[in-house]
Amino acid sequence: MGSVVVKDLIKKYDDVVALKNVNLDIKEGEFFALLGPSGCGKTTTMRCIAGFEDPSSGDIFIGDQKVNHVPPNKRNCGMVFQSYALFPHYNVFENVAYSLVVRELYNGGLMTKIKNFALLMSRRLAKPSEHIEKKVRDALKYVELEPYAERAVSELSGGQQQRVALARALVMEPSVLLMDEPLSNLDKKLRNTMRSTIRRIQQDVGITTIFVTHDQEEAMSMADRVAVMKDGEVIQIASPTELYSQPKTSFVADFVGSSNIFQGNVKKSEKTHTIVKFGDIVLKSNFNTNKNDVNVMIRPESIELFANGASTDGENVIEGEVIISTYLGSQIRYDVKVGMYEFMVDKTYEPGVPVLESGEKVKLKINPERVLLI
Ligand SMILES: Nc1ncnc2c1ncn2[C@@H]1O[C@H](COP(=O)(O)OP(=O)(O)OP(=O)(O)O)[C@@H](O)[C@H]1O
Repeated sequence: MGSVVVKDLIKKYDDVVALKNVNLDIKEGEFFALLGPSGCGKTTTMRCIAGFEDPSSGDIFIGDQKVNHVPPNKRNCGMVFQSYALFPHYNVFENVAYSLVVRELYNGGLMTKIKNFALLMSRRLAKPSEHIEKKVRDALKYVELEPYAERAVSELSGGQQQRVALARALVMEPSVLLMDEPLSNLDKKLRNTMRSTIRRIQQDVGITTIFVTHDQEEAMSMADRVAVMKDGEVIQIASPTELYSQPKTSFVADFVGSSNIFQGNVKKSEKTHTIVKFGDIVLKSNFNTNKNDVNVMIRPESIELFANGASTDGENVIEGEVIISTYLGSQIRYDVKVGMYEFMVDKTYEPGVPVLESGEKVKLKINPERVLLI
């Protein structure tokens, strides 16, 4: 059983409260991301689950077992770190086989002969049992490194080294895989490839995976569910789509994708809609609220943009002026000034359609469905 439950977890380091009251309920087979800015407590949460840190209070369950007092090597967690932590003097096969050989020696009662450990290890690694040989070859096949089995790890690229680290964790058949910023040492292109590799392997193996990252794109593209953390607390747990479309706080809205967020006042509140005002701008939202002061959130791609002169009917049409346009490949980001406010607006780039220039007058139209109140 590979479910993980974290209950009322508090972790203090003297005066520093790293985790205030973290609760997680991670299902078996789920790919779960811990996302948040530097220092929010992601690694501490992970280290408590792995058993490298003792909680100040609270409980941790892996499967049905409460593991608070279970040592790390008995928790059946595989770990992959940002630094690959491979053995430089062993080749790819030997790195992946290492822990299996240690376990075999330990179970055979041979680990007591510590004096001969290095010799024993190198012999067993050079001529592993059939059972270990098969497991390692299978793990290398998973990460598509079978042809590299005999290669020195120093002769591998960063992405390949990270795949060795992944194979080394998987070969032990852990019930939970813990990954702490595993892709942050890789360049952007390789990171994207590795994201799909990890996701594919995770789905094939069906292993419960907890993935720590500060990169929202990474979390959103890989995880089934994401916990957004801030200052030692979990702010929201949701699927990537829910997190994006229904952020609970402006922190989440801002951290997960870009958003226009304005402090507004509620002018009228009905069951079906709300009228909000900020500065001279009045907008209709199809959400209701019982508050007087709200944060009005609108995603840049939810705003339609029309050149001045275009006829635009309907609700929520406001006039502004382009401050700057930025070409982003498939999209153009327009910063548009409306009174004292600036709106970010994303428009799909269409070849042949001229990009609007700074100073051009435009109209913005915002569907009330897309005006969130948080
Ligand atoms: N051993 C320690 N002693 C004292 N404070 C610590 C220790 N480990 C972590 N902290 C503090 O706990 C808080 C959470 O740290 P943690 O490493 O979990 O954050 P993080 O979200 O993983 O950050 P990053 O993305 O930078 O790795 C931080 O304020 C950090 O300074």
